[in-house]
Amino acid sequence: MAKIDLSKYGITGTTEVVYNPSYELLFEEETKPELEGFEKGQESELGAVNVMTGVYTGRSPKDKFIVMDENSKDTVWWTSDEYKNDNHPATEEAWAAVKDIAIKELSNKRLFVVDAFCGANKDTRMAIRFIVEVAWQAHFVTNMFIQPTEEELENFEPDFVVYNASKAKVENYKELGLNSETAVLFNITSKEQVIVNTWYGGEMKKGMFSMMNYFLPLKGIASMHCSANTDLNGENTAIFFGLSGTGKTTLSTDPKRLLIGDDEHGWDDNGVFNFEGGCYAKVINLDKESEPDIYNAIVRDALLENVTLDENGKIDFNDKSVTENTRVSYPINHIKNIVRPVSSAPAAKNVIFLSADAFGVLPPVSILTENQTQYYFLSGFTAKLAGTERGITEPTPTFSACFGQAFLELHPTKYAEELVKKMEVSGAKAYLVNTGWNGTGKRISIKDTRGIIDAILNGAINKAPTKTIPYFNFEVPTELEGVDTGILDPRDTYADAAEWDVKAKDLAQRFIKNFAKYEGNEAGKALVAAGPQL
Ligand SMILES: Nc1ncnc2c1ncn2[C@@H]1O[C@H](COP(=O)(O)OP(=O)(O)O)[C@@H](O)[C@H]1O
Ligand SMILES: C=C(OP(=O)(O)O)C(=O)O
Ligand SMILES: [Mn+2]
Repeated sequence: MAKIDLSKYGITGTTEVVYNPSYELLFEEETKPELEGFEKGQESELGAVNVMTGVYTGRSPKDKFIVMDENSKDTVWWTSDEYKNDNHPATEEAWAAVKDIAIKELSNKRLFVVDAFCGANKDTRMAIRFIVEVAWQAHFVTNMFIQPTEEELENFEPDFVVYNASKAKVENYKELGLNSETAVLFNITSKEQVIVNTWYGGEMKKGMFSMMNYFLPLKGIASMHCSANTDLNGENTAIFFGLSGTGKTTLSTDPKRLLIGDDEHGWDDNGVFNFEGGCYAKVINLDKESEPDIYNAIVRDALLENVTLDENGKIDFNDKSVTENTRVSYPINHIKNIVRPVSSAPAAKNVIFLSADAFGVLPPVSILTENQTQYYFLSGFTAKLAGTERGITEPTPTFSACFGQAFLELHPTKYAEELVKKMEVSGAKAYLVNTGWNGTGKRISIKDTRGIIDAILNGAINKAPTKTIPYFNFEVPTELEGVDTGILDPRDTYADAAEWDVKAKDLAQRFIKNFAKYEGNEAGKALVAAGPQL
């Protein structure tokens, strides 16, 4: 096992480095009786340990900063008044100060160091070193990232280092130009991330996704906030884009197909590949009958977050008292049907945009033209669901470019360009699937959505009779096997179709207004006709 010298990172006085701990050791460490507060894990009836992540139970995009320096200033897609996003610039002074806080926090301690990969493709993966002081944080990254073999560990040279100082605070954040005592800070030049004052594991997971989103498109590889699966022969690949809570994890976990990954993928000339080694599923209201594969993945080595357990470890998945964003992370091999040994498959034939429409306007499925594909990808309309981001407590309509704006480090059109290039080569078709609400006031059922996905993947949708939905000019099927015919035209789900009309016009207007930011060039202007028309 490699000997880890942390003094080169400025971390001194380390009493012990627990290096790439085994699952047995992680279990022992995170359930030690002397642990207190949010460090303490509790074994649940299903064998998985549950932890509480403290004040932060979701990501904190307002605290995300990137160091603006010579190297990053002209490449990163910075937030601006014209187009606000989550790439807030930090000075090199702020970086030095926050890194110093992290280094002090991590010095003179017994630490966990986890070396792992992000990216299943050996040519483009990032070797990442996570330095943490909390055992379950080491467990989280062990679950979520790709675990190196013994041999790979021998010669492991990190490309990127993550310092997690969740117990520290940035007291002088105002003078450093930061947002709060919490900081999630990236330095693209030195290839480091520092996390201060949030315990939420998603910052490490989505943090490294953001970095892949920076480096890969610059190499001509599509980098995508999507889940992916393929058929049992590993041939008919599908990708499912969607913002948090729209169904990427739920719908890609399909017993009839092989899972590639549930959240972050690249698409290069060889096909689609996972960035991660595990899945991070929402478990609020998790039901064994409707989502058996996710339920069955919750065994020893899986890690539950913010779930309510009684003193005997009995789980109440319906309890939202801590957060709606209750989660479980598990290594991908907890799902039976996965692509092995490497999470990759040939180029996608079907591209599905998942949008959870809280207005009840979008049809449950629309067949998109090529220009509609680009228009709706850049628009990224959906609702943010409660819990994944701080401050979001109810479904909130949003336009999140490329269905993952919070993680884009380059301009959205770069991701659209790379996706379109790959889709053209493979002849892929795109569909917009509403996993949100309709005129009944209820969310479209998982059963109906699964029926729709089946019809897309087996090609039945292309043989179905269709009609066109006004304002949006969406082509929608009028009947599909396994799907309630009464929901396919959203107007039929309203007691009075005129109600849909009012809402549809309002939503169309929002699309038009949002898209104005892309109309500064010819390519953007050319897409306007593919968007809603009033
Ligand atoms: N029609 C539907 N399609 C997909 N998910 C649905 C649907 N209706 C309700 N849900 C719920 O929405 C949530 C989707 O979450 P998840 O699959 O984890 O999304 P993501 O991976 O995109 O963040 C799950 O809790 C699921 O049970
Ligand atoms: C973990 C997250 O993503 P998702 O809900 O897409 O799995 C997140 O956004 O913090
Ligand atoms: Mn997910």
